[in-house]
Amino acid sequence: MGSTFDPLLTPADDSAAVTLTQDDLKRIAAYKAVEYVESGMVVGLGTGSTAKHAVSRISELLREGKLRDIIGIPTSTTTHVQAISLGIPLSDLDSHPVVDLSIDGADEVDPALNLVKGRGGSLLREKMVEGASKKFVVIVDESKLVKHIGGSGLAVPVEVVPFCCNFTRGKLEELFRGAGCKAKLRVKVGSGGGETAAVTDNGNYVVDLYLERDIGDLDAASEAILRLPGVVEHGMFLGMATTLIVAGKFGVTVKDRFG
Ligand SMILES: O=C[C@H](O)[C@H](O)[C@H](O)COP(=O)(O)O
Repeated sequence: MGSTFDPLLTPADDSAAVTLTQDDLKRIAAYKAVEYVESGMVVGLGTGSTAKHAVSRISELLREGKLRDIIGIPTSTTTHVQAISLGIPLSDLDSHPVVDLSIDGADEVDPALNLVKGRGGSLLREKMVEGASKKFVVIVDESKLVKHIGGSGLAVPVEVVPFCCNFTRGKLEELFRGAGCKAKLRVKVGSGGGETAAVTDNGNYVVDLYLERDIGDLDAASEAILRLPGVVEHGMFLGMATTLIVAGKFGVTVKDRFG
């Protein structure tokens, strides 16, 4: 693991170094990740407040002529809209089934580079695009590092079909009863204050698993979730990340899974 601050990536005013915001850290990690992008690559474009900095940076380098012939594969409609507005040429997995490199944020990262993703509801498309990638660079600020999955008090999201979603929610809660699981259907609050189920880009719902204790064997947990009829995908990204870039108050750390 190396740890450095790149002066090009930090705010112009040096005195601001001690007052970096969380968004500054996200941007620093994202810019570092874009250094891995080369002209001619098919690039998976992640979703969220960290990944959006990477998308902006790629468009900046394209405009400046420092990158050429990039094809972006967006992982959500939000990222699709951002990339289109910035003029990044886009395609999809049907036309480009092999992605050279994907860059995306995460909600949690454990020491083995296993991730939780999907707090923004984009887990399914992200898993498809990042699973098709030769390299998957994860970018986070240091607040995302956890000792074990579920360890930050945030949920592990599961995308489910709307049909009898409460039945599926109950089955998921039962599955992890030993870990003190509470499974909740994700809702959004409308302008009038009423709650409706949050709908993903794929027309599905999300059940969030709040865990009191470690769920143990992650591969076994993954298989058990995916065996439940009604489940589409879950937000544990196990063994997928090839590189982790963490920006913190004391610098940028790069960790390669195989390095
Ligand atoms: O569904 C959302 C995605 O998995 C995001 O990549 C993840 O939630 C991290 O988002 P952020 O960078 O905004 O914390």
